[in-house]
Amino acid sequence: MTAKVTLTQFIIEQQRGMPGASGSFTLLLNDIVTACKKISHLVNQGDLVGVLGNADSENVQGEVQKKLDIISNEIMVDALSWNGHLAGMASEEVDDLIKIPDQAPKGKYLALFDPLDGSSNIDLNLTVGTIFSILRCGDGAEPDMVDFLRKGAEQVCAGFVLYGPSTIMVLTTGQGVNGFTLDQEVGEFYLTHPDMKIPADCSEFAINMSNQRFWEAPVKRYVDECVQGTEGPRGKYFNMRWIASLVAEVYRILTRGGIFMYPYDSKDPASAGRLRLMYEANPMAFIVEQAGGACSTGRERIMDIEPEEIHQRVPLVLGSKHEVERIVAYHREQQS
Ligand SMILES: O=P(O)(O)OC[C@H]1O[C@](O)(COP(=O)(O)O)[C@@H](O)[C@@H]1O
Ligand SMILES: [Mg+2]
Ligand SMILES: [Mg+2]
Repeated sequence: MTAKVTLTQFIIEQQRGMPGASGSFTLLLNDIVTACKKISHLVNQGDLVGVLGNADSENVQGEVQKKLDIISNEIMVDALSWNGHLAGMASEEVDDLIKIPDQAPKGKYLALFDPLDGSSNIDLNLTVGTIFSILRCGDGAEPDMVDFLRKGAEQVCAGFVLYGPSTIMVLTTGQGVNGFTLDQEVGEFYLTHPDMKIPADCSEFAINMSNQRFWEAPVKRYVDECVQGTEGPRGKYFNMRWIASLVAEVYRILTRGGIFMYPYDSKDPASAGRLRLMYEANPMAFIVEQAGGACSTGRERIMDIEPEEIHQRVPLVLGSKHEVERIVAYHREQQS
């Protein structure tokens, strides 16, 4: 029987020998873990503590906020503001950059997060999650927007926590992807999914089919071919899934492969897509690529995008490498 490895032990081991490692990153991650344990408990308590349902407010994305969108955001901000590891934060639920209180010590990292992902599922008792991305920032200086608007390739860490039947954290610091399950009894995350890998090929796609009439031709072609199955040009059966929680879709793909698409569609021509580059696409791209998968807009690698706005949206195609490459090829063919 091998000893169970805790998340903290795992990170300390990974950081050992890292040049310039001061322990600040490990402690920052610990603060994120503490916040997610609190959110996990509240999600689990649900109606018992009155946290379900809509809040009567809208976020900068123009979406009606759920009570738990706001509460999760407050828990993250509170857990990350005082311990001196951050220089600043940005959240999907907050219009402007979030400053570290003047009286709090400042650190050398920036945290960007989607405090509650899959919000439309929260009242349905379906899996939701928290997504986070960590960037490095000059020591102690008050960061401004340019410090946050950095390519996904500059992330030093990305992760998400699933609040489902189990609470699971999936994490990368650029040395592969590992999954940890929360033992609710002792309140500790243990390594349960070491070195997660996405198979290059798959036969399962995920897309919101109700948007089909608004899709561009390359996406229509790809999905049509999957749906035609063994009778079509792909010559094999494809299954379909749509959970409406990005965290759950990515976890499924990390577990058994697959392709997830929230492509550009003309439903709202002014919007480049549904999902947010800084809080959703970039952290998921880092994780998926570290697990051997690929992540694109259909035309461009997500992690190469130069961000222009902190809340910008992008088309998102991620998962099994060969399927993402096929969709990118269909977009290229359409342009030629
Ligand atoms: O409502 P749709 O079109 O099915 O979209 C579902 C997508 O929207 C999201 O819920 C957006 O995230 P938020 O819940 O954080 O706003 C994703 O998790 C999910 O993939
Ligand atoms: Mg989200
Ligand atoms: Mg959200």
